[in-house]
Order: sequence, then C-alpha cells, then structure tokens
Amino acid sequence: MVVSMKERVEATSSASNINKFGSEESLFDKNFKVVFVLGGPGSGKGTQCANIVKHYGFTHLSAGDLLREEIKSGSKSGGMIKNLMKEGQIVPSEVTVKLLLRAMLESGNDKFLIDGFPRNEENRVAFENLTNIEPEFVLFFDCSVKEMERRILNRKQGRDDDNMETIRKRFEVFNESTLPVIEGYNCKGKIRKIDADKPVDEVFENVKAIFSEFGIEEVSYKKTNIRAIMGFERIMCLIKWLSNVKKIFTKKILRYL
Ligand SMILES: Nc1ncnc2c1ncn2[C@@H]1O[C@H](COP(=O)(O)OP(=O)(O)O)[C@@H](O)[C@H]1O
Ligand SMILES: Nc1ccn([C@H]2C[C@H](O)[C@@H](COP(=O)(O)OP(=O)(O)O)O2)c(=O)n1
Repeated sequence: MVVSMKERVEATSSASNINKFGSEESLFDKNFKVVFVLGGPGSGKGTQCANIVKHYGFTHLSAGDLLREEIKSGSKSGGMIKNLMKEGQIVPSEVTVKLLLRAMLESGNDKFLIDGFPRNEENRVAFENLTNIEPEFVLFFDCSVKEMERRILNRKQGRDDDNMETIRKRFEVFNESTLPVIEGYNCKGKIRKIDADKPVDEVFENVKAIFSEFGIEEVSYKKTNIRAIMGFERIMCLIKWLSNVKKIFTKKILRYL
C-alpha cells in the first residue's frame, strides 16, 4: 500500500488511529536516519544536541520540549501531560510518539536526533511498531547524580519540574524505566556511552568521534543551519511566496509601461 505524506500525518493525528496501517507496515521511508539521545535529567542532552544540529544537519526533536509545547497549545491532553511532568512521571507513549512522528514528517529532513526518548520500554515498542525504524546508534550521556542535580538547579528555565522534590522522582524514574532501555540497546551493540561530567567542549569532542565512527560527516555551517532551523517545507513555501511577490510586482510595473 502506498501511503501519502498527508495520510501519514493524519494517521498520527489521533491516538486511536495510530495503527491504522497495521504494525507490519512502516509509515516511514526506510532511509530515515535516527539517533536516540539518552541520559539522566540535566546530563546535557539538549546542550549537545544543539551542537550536533550545527555540525551535522540533524533535526533535533526533544520529546520533553514537544510535550511542553503541547501543554502551552491548550490541547485536550495538556492538563494530563502537565500533571505527569510535574510528578516526574512518563507521559503515555501514544501522546509522545504522535508528537514525534508529526514533527518528523513536518520537518522535511531525513536525519533526526530524538532527545529524551525512548524513556521506557513502552516508548521504544510504540515507536518501533509504528515506524519500523531502528536507531543508527544511541548516545548515552552518563553523568553523576551530584553533577546533574547541580546543573538542573542552576538551569533556571522556569520549569515546573526543576525543583528538588521532582528532581528526585525523575532520577528514580530514570533508574527504573530508562536504564533498562539503555541496557537493551547495549545488548544490541547500539549504545555509545559518553562521560558527561566533563566540560561541554570535551563532551562534544567525544560526540564527534562517535559520529565519525558511523561515517557521518560534518556539513557546511550555513547549509546545516538554514535547513535545521527552517525545515525543507518552509524553505519551499518561502520560495513560492517570493515568486508570487515577484509576479505581482512585474504585473504592477508592466501596467505603468
Ligand atoms: N558539560 C556540561 N558542563 C557544565 N554544564 C553543562 C554541561 N552540559 C550542559 N550543561 C548545563 O547544564 C544544564 C542542563 O543541561 P541540558 O542540556 O538542559 O540537559 P538535559 O537536556 O539533559 O536535561 C544547562 O543549564 C546546561 O547549560
Ligand atoms: N519520552 C518522554 C520524554 C519526556 N517526558 C516527560 C517526563 C520528563 O520528566 C519530562 C522532561 O523531560 P526532558 O527530556 O525535557 O528533561 P530532562 O531530561 O528530564 O531534564 O518530560 C516523557 O514523559 N516522555
């Protein structure tokens, strides 16, 4: 069955539709490149992802950011997401996977850094069943609890969950739910562990070595940035708009000739 891009987005637009095309049918092109980025809260995932975007042209999708945007959007599930995040708990996969798939399809890119996901087995299975995508590798930012605590308390982004009580719960959830996922990927030889206690630049040097191990080359800064920031579809939209503007001006000028 050939599935159009529009149908794919629609298929992810409601939780009950999520398996509309059957689990054995991939909704995605097989050549999508996905790297999962895992690590405890405050281990530096977002910081390193920003560096990777600049150097390698991946689109950064933070599961946590997408969930926070969903709360802000005032959607039906916003209240439930907000309560779970405040408690340091993991949001049901159907919500998170839907947001990730939509963002992937809308980006127009084919290389994704998926940050803070899969956070538990349920996340992993839901994503895999729907997309048939296996990550190229999984970056694991291994950081001491003391350092993660220090970083979160200094982060000051006004997040509801960056307080001592919720931080403790998030560490527990990480140990109970995320570490087993990391162990599973480790058995498959997919984990690339990085000492994340080190300064940002040193951590990034280690990240670069891993990308080079997988033959992923750095791309030119300009090209990476424009595509990562705007996305292919928005660039096309801008080009269309500019050509319309040009037509209007040409017509107006012709009228005066
Ligand atoms: N290697 C590092 N050394 C010191 N501070 C760091 C390092 N990496 C990130 N930080 C800082 O720690 C905080 C948490 O980092 P962040 O990237 O938001 O972590 P995560 O996405 O894993 O929660 C941020 O304020 C960031 O600037
Ligand atoms: N796959 C995910 C990712 C994040 N969440 C929720 C639960 C997490 O405690 C919060 C915040 O995650 P985020 O990755 O933004 O931040 P930390 O790594 O915890 O600093 O979002 C989730 O439920 N499922």
